[in-house]
Amino acid sequence: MDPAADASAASPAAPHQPPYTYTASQGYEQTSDIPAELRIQRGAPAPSDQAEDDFDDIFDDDAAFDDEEWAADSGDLTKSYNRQRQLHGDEGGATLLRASNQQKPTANTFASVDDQISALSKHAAKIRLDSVKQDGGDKDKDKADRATSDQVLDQRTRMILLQMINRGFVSEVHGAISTGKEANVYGAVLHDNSTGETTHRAIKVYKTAILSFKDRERYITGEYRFKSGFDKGNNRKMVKLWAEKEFRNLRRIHNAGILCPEPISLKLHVLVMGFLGDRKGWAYPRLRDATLSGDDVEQQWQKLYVQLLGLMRRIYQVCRLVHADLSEYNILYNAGQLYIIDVSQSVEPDHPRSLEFLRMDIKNVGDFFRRKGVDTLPDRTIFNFITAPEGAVEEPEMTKAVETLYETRVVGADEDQDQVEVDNEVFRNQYIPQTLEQVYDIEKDAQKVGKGEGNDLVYSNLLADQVVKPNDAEKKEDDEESGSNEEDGSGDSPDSDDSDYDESRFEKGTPRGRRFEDKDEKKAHKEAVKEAKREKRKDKMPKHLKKKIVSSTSRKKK
Ligand SMILES: Nc1ncnc2c1ncn2[C@@H]1O[C@H](COP(=O)(O)OP(=O)(O)OP(=O)(O)O)[C@@H](O)[C@H]1O
Ligand SMILES: [Mg+2]
Repeated sequence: MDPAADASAASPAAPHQPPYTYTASQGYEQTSDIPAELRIQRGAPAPSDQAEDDFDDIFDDDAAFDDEEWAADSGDLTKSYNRQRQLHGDEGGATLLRASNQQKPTANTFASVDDQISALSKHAAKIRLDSVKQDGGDKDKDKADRATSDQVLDQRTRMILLQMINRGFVSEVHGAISTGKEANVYGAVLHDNSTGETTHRAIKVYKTAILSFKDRERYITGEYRFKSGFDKGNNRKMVKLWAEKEFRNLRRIHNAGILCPEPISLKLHVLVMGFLGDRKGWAYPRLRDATLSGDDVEQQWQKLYVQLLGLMRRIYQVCRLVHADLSEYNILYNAGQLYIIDVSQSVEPDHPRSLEFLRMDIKNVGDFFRRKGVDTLPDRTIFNFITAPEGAVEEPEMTKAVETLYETRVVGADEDQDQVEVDNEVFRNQYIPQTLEQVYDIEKDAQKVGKGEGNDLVYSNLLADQVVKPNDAEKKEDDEESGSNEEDGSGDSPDSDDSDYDESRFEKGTPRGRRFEDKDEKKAHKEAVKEAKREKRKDKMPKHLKKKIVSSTSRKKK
């Protein structure tokens, strides 16, 4: 017998003997005391979906996030989501596990779960939440205290963590990096015994007992990836949905080569991901807390701003996502690079409120960088830069495109600055139709576009975008996690022209930029370019309209 057997009674972290003995055709007999934290009431009524000690779905592989099924959001999501629903059963009170476990004899089900729990208990000592990184002087002591007291794990979460250890995604789980309203993020390490190497990982644990997820309904309502709906009354399911959403969004963003945590594994409300931090396990600071040093701090902030605009464009164009909670709190910073995190609420462009969320992201980003003294571009200009289907989606071309926006923009005197503010305000309050159905007077708008006034429409890019891009995106996703998106996007339309969407927007004021010292000459040049484009658009429009109609009908059929 294990000499530590005595200790096991005192500490759940000590190794346990399996508490059951298996007897043929009778199932398992309890042979010793089950540690309290592992106890399941045997013979009790089938556990309710919200019960704390209901572990079955944890061990039910069908209920696990099926990696292949959801891989890179490839193929037909609706089909795969429906398949998941069939697997899980989708009526309100029914539990996932009961739907998928129906043929299994009850005794065996319990026995097997008990058995697995016992097997996992050998890892219990590897969850060491007390090993929270204590402050090295500059960290907030109060925060560390709070982290420790806030990070008590419920039994289900503990069980999932043990399973993550058992499956080799992590070797040890450490203290909280962050404790929040909706989720805690824990540090973890993976030891590679063969190489002796240690890799840091992060585990985000969504809180299942919170109500705030219900407020987040607006992010899923209307998203076609979740069009089968969700059960608001069931916190556990809701939270699982959020974790899945974050996992899939992370995968898209990671596959697009954007710096973000690598999604590694997901089980119910627990997500294992790559760690963004140094080799000692210190997480990178949030952009909000980043301290830049050197003589050119201002320039560095400016560069970060431009970098972020490019990221937003790439996320929109390549990942087909709007972050929807982008701010200095959800971006980490290290060595001149920005890392995008916290993407559970990100939505696809065809979400009914995606452009509203994008506008909010643009405002938050602008507000932050203005506070850092950055000379920001008007919200509307950024919105168009992000949503314009033509133009590069790679660096360094995107940075060049932003530089062009600076060169050709209209600023100068202080009153113009006020004008920018007014325009920002107008833009922020402007109605943005999200679907063609919402464009109630499409004929009038089409005439406008035909007359070359298309850029007056806030959604001008959206229209072109919905016409051209969705097919593109689908193609890419069909190509499967290739991990790269080499197309630079400029090949999309035969007559694409990087400056197509920036020039004609700068009607007022004096352009800055060395290239255009002579104002009159510049003005004449712009007029000529505009005129030429107007002509071009006259021919282009009917084709666009045709495509629009075709694409809107094909989308409806889906
Ligand atoms: N992969 C990671 N590597 C390092 N640190 C991370 C990682 N993911 C998250 N963090 C840290 O945890 C914090 C919270 O993460 P995140 O923003 O994803 O959670 P959240 O949804 O905002 O949680 P809440 O809203 O409850 O605060 C981040 O600000 C960051 O400091
Ligand atoms: Mg966050």
